[in-house]
Amino acid sequence: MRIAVAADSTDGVAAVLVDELGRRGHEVLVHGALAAGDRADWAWSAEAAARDVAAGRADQAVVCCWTGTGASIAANKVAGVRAALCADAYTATGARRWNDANVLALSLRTVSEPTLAEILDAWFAGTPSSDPDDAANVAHTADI
Ligand SMILES: O=C(CO)[C@H](O)[C@H](O)COP(=O)(O)O
Repeated sequence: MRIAVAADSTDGVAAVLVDELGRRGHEVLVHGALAAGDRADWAWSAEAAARDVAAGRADQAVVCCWTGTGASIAANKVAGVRAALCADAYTATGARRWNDANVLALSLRTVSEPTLAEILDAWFAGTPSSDPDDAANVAHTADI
């Protein structure tokens, strides 16, 4: 898959995230501090990755900041994006299954390397539910 990755700093698991995605065979498009150096603004960097998904330049994105919260808020403002802030594998599985999430938001600072690997395993193993109720909920989020 082609994955857009944005981070506002190179703290924590930023470098490991990019390496891990490449190791898993994904093509990685980097934004923010991953492209421009040590620091970037979280709203702009997450927006850039989210817009890659919305425009079809990327299949999915991973957006990061220290907490993951700002990056998830920014990404979710882009039409067609469903960003999920995940701190564990269960949430990542649910985000793909029940929310058809197409952007993974992560904290650079609170997610450990082992937990990051678990989250990525769950995220990429996940597929959207075929339950019509789930599809209706997801569709409604575009109309809110
Ligand atoms: O977690 C974040 C936003 O949710 C940011 O990473 C944190 O606020 C630091 O950003 P800055 O260095 O621009 O103040």
